[in-house]
Amino acid sequence: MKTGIFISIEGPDGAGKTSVLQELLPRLQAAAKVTVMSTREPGGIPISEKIRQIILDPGNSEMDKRTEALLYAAARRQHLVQKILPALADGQLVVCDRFVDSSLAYQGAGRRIGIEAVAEINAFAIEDKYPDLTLYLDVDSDTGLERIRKGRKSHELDRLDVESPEFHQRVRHAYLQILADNPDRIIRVDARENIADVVETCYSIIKEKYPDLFN
Ligand SMILES: Nc1ncnc2c1ncn2[C@@H]1O[C@H](COP(=O)(O)OP(=O)(O)OP(=O)(O)O)[C@@H](O)[C@H]1O
Ligand SMILES: Cc1cn([C@H]2C[C@H](O)[C@@H](COP(=O)(O)O)O2)c(=O)[nH]c1=O
Repeated sequence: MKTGIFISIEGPDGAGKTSVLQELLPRLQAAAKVTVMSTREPGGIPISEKIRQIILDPGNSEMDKRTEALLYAAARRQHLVQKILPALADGQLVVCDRFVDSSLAYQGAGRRIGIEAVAEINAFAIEDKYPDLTLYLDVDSDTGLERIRKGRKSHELDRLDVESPEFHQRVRHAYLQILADNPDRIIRVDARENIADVVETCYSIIKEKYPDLFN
């Protein structure tokens, strides 16, 4: 059976994950010998996109934090079995905007459920299918939130964007802890650089780690 490569892109809100992926994807598609596809969490497939709408709706202010954690894990489970695993079985390179580390950082630390407890419910969802490589776009939460506020109109802010600065600081610190705990899987990229440089760095890391993928 073919085995593809699974890469996740992580980081606090406003780190630039979506912008970077938009430029990185065509470069990877042009240079790689295999099919390259991108997807995102929460979402990526219709069922999980519906769950995304429920989670991020600013009107759902009464949502319990454990309900939130379970909904992210449920969306992830369906996305994994319906889209990511079949693509990997087909030998593709899958690049995912956020995956399980987001739950560890946001629900584990941001919501203060605890990283271990959130890892446990996600173990049920992902059955140990961690990414092969995670690019962690690191930016301090003030810079990230400032970018979000400049780039989006207030009615476009979701339920997580409008959390307190302290919530976003806990998220960033948790990411740094997860990075320190997983040095073989996660690589830090300085996301304060301009977008073109961040894209270049991400591209070089992937090329260096998987030279056989490229022509
Ligand atoms: N390196 C950068 N320098 C300056 N501005 C940036 C950079 N990267 C992204 N931006 C801007 O910051 C805003 C948020 O970017 P983007 O949506 O890509 O971040 P994100 O990490 O995907 O955020 P979120 O997780 O909240 O969706 C956009 O307006 C984008 O143009
Ligand atoms: C996967 C995942 C995401 N989140 C948060 C992080 C963001 O604030 C939103 C997703 O929006 P984006 O535009 O795709 O960045 O959801 C989370 O809290 N837990 C998760 O597992």
